[in-house]
Parts: sequence; C-alpha cells; structure tokens
Amino acid sequence: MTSPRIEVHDDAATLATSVAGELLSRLADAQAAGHVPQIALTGGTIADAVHREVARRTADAEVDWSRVVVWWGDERFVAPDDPERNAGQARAAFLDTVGVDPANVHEMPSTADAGTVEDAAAAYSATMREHGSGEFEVVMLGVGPDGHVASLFPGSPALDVDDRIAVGVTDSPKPPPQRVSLTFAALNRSRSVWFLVSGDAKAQAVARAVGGADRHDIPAAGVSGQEETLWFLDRASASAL
Ligand SMILES: O=C1O[C@H](COP(=O)(O)O)[C@@H](O)[C@H](O)[C@H]1O
Repeated sequence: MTSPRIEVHDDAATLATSVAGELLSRLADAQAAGHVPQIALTGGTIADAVHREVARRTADAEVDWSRVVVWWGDERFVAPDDPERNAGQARAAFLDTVGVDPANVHEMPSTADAGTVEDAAAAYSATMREHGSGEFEVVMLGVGPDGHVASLFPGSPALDVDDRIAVGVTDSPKPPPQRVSLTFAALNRSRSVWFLVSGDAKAQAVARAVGGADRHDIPAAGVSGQEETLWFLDRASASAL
C-alpha cells in the first residue's frame, strides 16, 4: 500500500490535459524499457475528457498504441451498442483513432456475450488470466459522489469479494443496475492507481477517501497502487481536503 500523492489542477480541462500527458509519458517509458504496458480504463465524465486529450496529443507522443493492452475497471452490463457502455465511450473518444490492435483491447462482456453478470465476470476473469498478468501499469478510476470506484458501491456485497478478479453487480444504485467490476484485489495489483476527480459534488468523498475511510463506506479508500497512488483533482473536488 502506497501513500497517496495529490495533484490539484485549476479545472477539469487542465486536469484532463495533465493526466493525458502523464499517461502518454508513462506508456512511452514502459515501451522504451521493453515492456508491453497494460492499462485499465474507467468511464464517466472526467475519463471522457482525459480520453479525448489522449487522442489529441497522441500524434506528438512516442507511444506505439499497437503495443498497449487495454482493459476496463468496470462496465455496464447492457447491449454492446448501448450508449451507457464505458467501452463505447472510450472507443469513440480515442481507441478508434490512436491505432490500438483490436486483439489487445479487452472489453468486458455485454448482454450479447453473456447470460448473466456473474457469467460476464467469470468470463472476464478468465480472459485476464489468459492474456495478461493482471499487473497494470496504470489503472484510472473515476470516483462518484458516494465514493464508489469502478462499480464497487458503498454497502455492496461486491466489496467483500476478494477471491476473484471480477465480480457481477446486480444492485448498482447508479443506473444501469447490472454491472461488472474488477474487485479490490485485482485493482490493487496495479503499479499505479490514478483517481480522476472533478467537481465539488465529489469533494467530501475525496476528503474521506484520502483520510482513510472504511472501504465499505467509501470504496475509493480501498484502492491503492503497488508503487504509486495519485489523486488528480481540480480545485472544486479538492475543496474539502
Ligand atoms: O458509473 C460509473 O461512474 C464512475 C464516475 O463517473 P462520473 O461521471 O461521475 O465521472 C466511473 O468511474 C465508472 O467507471 C462508471 O461506471
């Protein structure tokens, strides 16, 4: 478990630019060292802004996207073309344009691929065991006003599942209710964990997570990187620190 570092940016736009730049530089460094980096993406508003900045800045970066392996920290269990899909959002924002190898992009199953969320979670766990070490270079995580990360929500039974890579969620308080999420155990194997948070609605959750709340109350408090835990905040989300 690493102590958190906090970076406060003026607003969501400067936060997104900074995260995108840092991600491109981490990936370039990992590739220069001979690695094929694996990353896990998140969904949501600030993630979308980060993804669009990655697309905008990729032409000037030294990253070979065909040698980056892409996973997700969570996904909504809906039809593949549903606008709620985190994967669809990331594809539209950057994956469709930066030159990733489709064989290296591991979307979580949709309702077209699996009968139940538990089947979907089991299939994703198997895919991760087959294709990757599960040791991410960087996991990016949005945080909800209730402190949720990925699809690990306060009070959910999924918070206590530590013997699996991915878990099915059937009662998400934020729609849609059915989701698949990586577990704390899987997220915590990442080298770097980056929280991306913007807006004053999330200020209390940030303060409680950084202050070491119980993960059952504020799930973001239960995730940290093996080498680095970094909070990218804007002034509004940092206002209760
Ligand atoms: O439902 C989800 O919400 C969080 C945060 O989203 P935001 O719009 O409040 O930024 C996101 O990180 C997660 O991946 C997603 O499924």
